[in-house]
Amino acid sequence: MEFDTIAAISTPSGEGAIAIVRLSGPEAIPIADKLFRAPSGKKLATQATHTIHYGHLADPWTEETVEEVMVSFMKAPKTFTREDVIEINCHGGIVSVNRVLELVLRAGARLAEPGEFTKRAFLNGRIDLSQAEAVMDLIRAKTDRAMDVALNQMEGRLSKLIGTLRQALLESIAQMEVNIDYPEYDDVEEMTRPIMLEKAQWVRTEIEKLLQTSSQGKILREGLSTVIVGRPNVGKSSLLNSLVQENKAIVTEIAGTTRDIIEEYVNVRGVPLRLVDTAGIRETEDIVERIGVERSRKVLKEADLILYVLNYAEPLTAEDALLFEAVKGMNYIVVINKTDLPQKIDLDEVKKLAGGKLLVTTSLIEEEGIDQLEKSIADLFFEGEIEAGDMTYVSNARHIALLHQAHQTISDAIAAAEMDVPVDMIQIDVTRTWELLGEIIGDTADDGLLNQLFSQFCLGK
Ligand SMILES: Nc1nc2c(c(=O)[nH]1)N(C=O)[C@@H](CNc1ccc(C(=O)N[C@@H](CCC(=O)O)C(=O)O)cc1)CN2
Ligand SMILES: Nc1nc2c(ncn2[C@@H]2O[C@H](COP(=O)(O)OP(=O)(O)OP(=O)(O)O)[C@@H](O)[C@H]2O)c(=O)[nH]1
Ligand SMILES: [Mg+2]
Repeated sequence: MEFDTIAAISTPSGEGAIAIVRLSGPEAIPIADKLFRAPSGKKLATQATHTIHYGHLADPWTEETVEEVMVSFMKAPKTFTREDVIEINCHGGIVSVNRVLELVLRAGARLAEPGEFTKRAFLNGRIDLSQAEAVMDLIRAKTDRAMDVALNQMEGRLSKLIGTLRQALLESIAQMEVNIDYPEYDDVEEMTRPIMLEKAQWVRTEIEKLLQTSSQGKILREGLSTVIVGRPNVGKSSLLNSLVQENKAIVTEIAGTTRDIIEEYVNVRGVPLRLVDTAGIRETEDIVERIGVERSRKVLKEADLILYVLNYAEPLTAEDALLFEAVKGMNYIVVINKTDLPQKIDLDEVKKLAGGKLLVTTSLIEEEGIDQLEKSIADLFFEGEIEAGDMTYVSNARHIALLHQAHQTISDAIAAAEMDVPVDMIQIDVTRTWELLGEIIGDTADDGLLNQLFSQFCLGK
């Protein structure tokens, strides 16, 4: 496929040591040669591929020097996009990098759309769609584990597995094809069903195995959304600070200190948490605090896990009972804090209200009980140790939805095969399964989907 030549700034905006303007496409090298002046006078086009060259950029219309640069020169097809690629490394100032971009656009390049370089890598067949999606996950990864999952997917582990499943489906479609073409041979008919059934059942089992990794995969990718709630002054912000091991949230002895949502990413024994501290929930006349309390109630509903903090040194209140109602049916751990102070709370009452949920006692001031809490969180979601890094997880909501659909269609095919339904009817379901799995790797994806996916990328990626 032949495209036009695109350009974009590929480094973050702001001041930095070096910034990169990247070009890709058939005109990348001629455009660079229009602007680039090497001390030797040599043109880039005459250089060996995958080399980097020192020189200056000049405005070709005035011959005025614009920047001092290093230019990487990479000829197709061994490049990120499989097209000719030029990377101009300039000084990392906002003005300098924008001048360089402006110059290459005036010399004939088009400003790239978000994700367009990666899209070309996909359209030119270097990577498939799930690998391209992993590139974005990698950039967005906030924890080591999320990055491992993305890297694994970027290297094509999921793609390979999907490819194997589709191959098995193709073989079974071919077998049915023979059957449809030669209906007069009864022995073919006899062979087809068992062979087809065996392959379809294997595919279904593999899809099930993948789906079993999806809840963990999603957590690893996005972080477990963990919301700390409780009455004012019980120690919610202190708990966030202990878990992230930094004083991120303001802690004072004044009830109603936290007014807004505070979010931090933290790794708890391999479980990535998106930890959210909230305003203490109570009825209040203070307008700002009231908005905070409303926000607390809202994020509470979207949590994967709730850390419900109680004060060991105060009796339970009506507000506590209301909160127990609010978290009913959700995943929560009760944290009873301030055990260094004399007990006023009725622990039996708490146990009754918590109905079998985990109870952990802490004294955040004395740094006690945090280990136990971390262990409880890890146990709750990963039953102890989290799997080794080389496991294939499905973590992307789009992939998970497609796998669910594929599971349905392959189950339909199996049920039909077991019920003596004509072979060409079964074939429809098997073919549909093959298509659905193909959408994961972008083999059967339409333009609308591609545009939507790549537009979520960063500019210059
Ligand atoms: N300067 C720079 N750094 C970068 C990138 C880049 O585009 N430019 N990358 C951008 O994300 C990442 C590196 N990813 C890359 C992935 C594939 C190829 C590539 O050329 N692949 C070819 C040839 C491989 C080979 O030489 O064997 C291929 O797979 O065909 C290049 C970069 C991170 N660092
Ligand atoms: N004695 C004792 N005091 C604690 C403990 N944990 C927190 N505190 C104190 O309790 C007070 C309130 O702590 P915060 O973490 O601000 O409480 P909060 O729940 O975030 O309060 P709001 O933001 O107002 O809802 C502070 O003075 C903390 O130092 C503890 O384990 N023992
Ligand atoms: Mg607070």
